[in-house]
Amino acid sequence: MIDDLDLRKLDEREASEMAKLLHAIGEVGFLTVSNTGLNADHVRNVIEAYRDFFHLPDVRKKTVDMAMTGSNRGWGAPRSEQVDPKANPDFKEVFDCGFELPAGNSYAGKGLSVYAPNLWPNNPVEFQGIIRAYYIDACNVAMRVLQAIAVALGRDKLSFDRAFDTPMALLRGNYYPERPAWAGDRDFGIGAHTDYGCLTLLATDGVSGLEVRMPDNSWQPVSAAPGTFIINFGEMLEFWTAGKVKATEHRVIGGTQERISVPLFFNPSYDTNVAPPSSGKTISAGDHLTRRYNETYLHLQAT
Ligand SMILES: O=C(O)CCC(=O)C(=O)O
Ligand SMILES: [Fe+2]
Repeated sequence: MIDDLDLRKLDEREASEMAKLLHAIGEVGFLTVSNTGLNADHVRNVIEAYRDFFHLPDVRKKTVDMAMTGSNRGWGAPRSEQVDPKANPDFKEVFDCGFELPAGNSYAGKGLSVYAPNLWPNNPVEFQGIIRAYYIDACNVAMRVLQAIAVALGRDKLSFDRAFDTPMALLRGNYYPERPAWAGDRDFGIGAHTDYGCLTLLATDGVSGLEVRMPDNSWQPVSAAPGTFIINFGEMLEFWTAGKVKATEHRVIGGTQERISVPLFFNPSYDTNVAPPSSGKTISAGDHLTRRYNETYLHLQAT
């Protein structure tokens, strides 16, 4: 079962809601959340901005094609990413944007691809403003959820906050066209994978398609209308909590209706050590994320 949580109750640390949170993070690794303060109309507006962009002709999208760059900012064409090495590259398209390093930030000028500058299309004209505003709103919601998780795990409320002062957070629009007629067993909207970072906050247009690997190995559909969010956890948070938070596999096969989803991948600052506490080990968040990007985006793969 995928638990449904109320963020306002989590903010207030209501005991029964915190118990549900602890169950969701440790058993299934997926939950849905409502009452975030981000309302349905706001999220619909964001999704429609992505839809307008994805419906542009390819020649226009190519002006911001990430394949021209050494990073993942801008448009990713169909079959430009392969999240599951056993499957074919995904048939989805994406648009990725990330954290904008303030001038004078200690990571500035180091050429780290996880902090690469964003690539914005000239059209639709409102696109950049809508997406940048949502990036900030979504990061704030993600941080509130992580604070509740810190408390649920018996850590200091702000123990994660310090690691997110220069977040490698990535906001993505996923566009799944209707599943192509040529698609076979090894073709997916997005193949089975676990996310790489800490927490993923996912908005969708309400069309179903996401499936989650349950503890009994079955695939369970999960959906959320705009205004409700799906949350799951990535590899870094699983390391960092010594497995108390599960990074759960998920996929989208794709169906007869086009679908848009908007994940915020909330990743900590580059130099964060996400190894299990007191393990004596070091796992650099920046190294892990860079390696996972290089493995999955075809234009970043070593030739
Ligand atoms: O489209 C979805 O529902 C999931 C997308 C996803 O898993 C991802 O972008 O990592
Ligand atoms: Fe994912």
